[in-house]
Amino acid sequence: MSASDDPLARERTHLAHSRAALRAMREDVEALDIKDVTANWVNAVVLGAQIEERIKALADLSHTPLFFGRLDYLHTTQEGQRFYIGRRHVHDADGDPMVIDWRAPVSQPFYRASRKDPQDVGLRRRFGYTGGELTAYEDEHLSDPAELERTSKLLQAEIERPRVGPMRDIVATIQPEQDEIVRSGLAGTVCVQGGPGTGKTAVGLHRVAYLLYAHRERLARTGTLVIGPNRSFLHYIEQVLPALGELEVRQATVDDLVAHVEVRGTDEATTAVVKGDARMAEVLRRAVRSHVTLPTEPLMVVRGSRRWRVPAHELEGIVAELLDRDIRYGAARDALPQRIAHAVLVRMEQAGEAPDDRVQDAVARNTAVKAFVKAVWPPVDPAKLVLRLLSDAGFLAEHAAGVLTEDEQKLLLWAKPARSVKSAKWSAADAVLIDEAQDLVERTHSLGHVVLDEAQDLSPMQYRAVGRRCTTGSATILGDLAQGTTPWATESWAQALGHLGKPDAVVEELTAGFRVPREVIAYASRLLPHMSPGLAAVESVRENPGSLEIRHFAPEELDAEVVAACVESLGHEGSIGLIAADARVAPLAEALTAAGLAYLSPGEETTATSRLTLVPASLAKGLEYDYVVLDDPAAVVDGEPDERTGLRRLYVALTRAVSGLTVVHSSPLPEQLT
Ligand SMILES: Nc1ncnc2c1ncn2[C@@H]1O[C@H](COP(=O)(O)OP(=O)(O)OP(=O)(O)O)[C@@H](O)[C@H]1O
Repeated sequence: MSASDDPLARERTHLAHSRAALRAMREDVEALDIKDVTANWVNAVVLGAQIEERIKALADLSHTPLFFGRLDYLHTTQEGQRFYIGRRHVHDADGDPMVIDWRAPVSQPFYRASRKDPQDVGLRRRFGYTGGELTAYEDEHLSDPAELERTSKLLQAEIERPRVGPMRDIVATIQPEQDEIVRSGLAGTVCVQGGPGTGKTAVGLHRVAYLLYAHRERLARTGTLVIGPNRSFLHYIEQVLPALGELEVRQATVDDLVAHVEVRGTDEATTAVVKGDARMAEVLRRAVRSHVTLPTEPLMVVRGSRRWRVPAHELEGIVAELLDRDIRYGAARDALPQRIAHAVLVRMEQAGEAPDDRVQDAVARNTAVKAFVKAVWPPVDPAKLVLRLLSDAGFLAEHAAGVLTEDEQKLLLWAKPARSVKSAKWSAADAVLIDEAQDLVERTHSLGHVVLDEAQDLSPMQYRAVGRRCTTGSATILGDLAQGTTPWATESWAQALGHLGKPDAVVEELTAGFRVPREVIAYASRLLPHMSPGLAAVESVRENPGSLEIRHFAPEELDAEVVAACVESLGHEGSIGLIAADARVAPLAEALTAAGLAYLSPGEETTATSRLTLVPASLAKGLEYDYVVLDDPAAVVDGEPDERTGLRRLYVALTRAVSGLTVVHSSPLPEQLT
């Protein structure tokens, strides 16, 4: 067969031409001479940096396919008929497209078209790669009634591919129900409920990439943010967006967002629950506003030889009106001098003067006016305010009356009042309170789009902190109610969305599981009725049934047998996670070291030579490993303050495996599992 008859050879030729075109695009940028167009060195530096970015973005990553699919439409449109779909747009010297960005509208049917709704697609072709080499293709003729529906082998192979290294993008295999979420509009907030491994994180990250493509300029101005539960999780996902060509998305934990003070303390669960309760917002609002005192004395402003008197009742009216208005404490404080100056100006006019704006500004800056504002509407330092609430029982009682019970107030008060903001042992929940107070004083900057992952674990006050970072933008909220492991974990998405200030968000559900094999998810799902009744179990789409083994040993044998299970798992391809109750991590670390087994911590990148990670159960959320060895489930449950949280923690640990799970225990298994 000659190259021209062999479809694979033809596709390889197109790949080679596309690579050459991409190289030419890069060379064009590299050859740009900016000397003549930049008037000064600042511009030159800025432009130079932009060019560097562009060159980086045009790099041809040899191990990632330049395109992974092809669509042949039945009809030719202005844009053409045949499209190769890839991670980025590539065009030839004439500007004609060689590869179309997966986010472009013409690419959408690659993900959505079906036999039922072919969307004018005659042929959908998927490509298989080995390294950067195009090695296979698979066709679907969606409009041909004679062709039988088959599950795609390439898709299946991609889903079953062993995991090594950080999280990967899924552009080649986004599923229709996932694509609906990925491509939903910028204006709306979407909340995704989905069991373990249903692709929530993947979908959230691809949605950001999509939105950045569809609304590039707007989001470049307003900014985007991805919020994850902890550093190791953020490390795990940090390369997905850059792989999709998006380098500008900030990633943070909620703690990072509210880092107004250094957090060195922790709270008892009961205290943290009160601090995280939405009623705290009302307590803080009252406390902030309590700084305003209604004036009882007239104000005298001297200008030149004249004195102007504003009577107390008029001043009171001005202050009361500002208090009534829905503006921030600080903004009202900034407005107050001008309001008073206006009252003075009215008097000047009544006396026959003709003062202009400059006079009004001068009056607003008058020493007497300044002194008045300072006395009536003093500046509020958010951290000092929270410090006082947590230290001063009288002050707290004054503002919490009718909002918090006396017992709740007692829980809030520090046993030893702190002396200063610096020396106080702030907890994570305190920092959130300070953030709320900060927002009462000065409006928090709102971003264009925020993705919140593992959202089920946030307290109402944390939801508020996230919500104020997207008041004028939208959000993607991702989570699984069954994986809520904080004492304040949300019971329903309606509640969470209310606290976020996005009550109208659409709640979508994902039920197809891409991570956990059937047998393993069935085992883990035994816990569901005991900890999250009403939630449906995930349906695994993996063909590989996976392996599940439960091994029981005497307590003195446990550590050695866990190590043995790790060694056995290392015999397979891919990553290995040894998950254990936090309290068991130290002894297991010792056992691994004694056995000469090197291991990583969560978030450290697994490589072909370093594939074993020792994971405390508290950090397992959101992560995945090809093979998981789970140490003593009962210890995982016992590590939590109550049984429900313990079972949920165990559920998270049981659902991290992609190919196999080995449970090694000496204590009896929790009865809900048996
Ligand atoms: N359409 C898809 N094609 C291929 N792989 C997919 C697809 N969707 C999800 N995956 C893979 O399934 C795994 C689980 O996805 P992800 O971590 O996004 O799930 P999750 O719902 O966030 O899980 P958890 O609830 O445990 O945090 C990942 O390896 C992801 O790449």
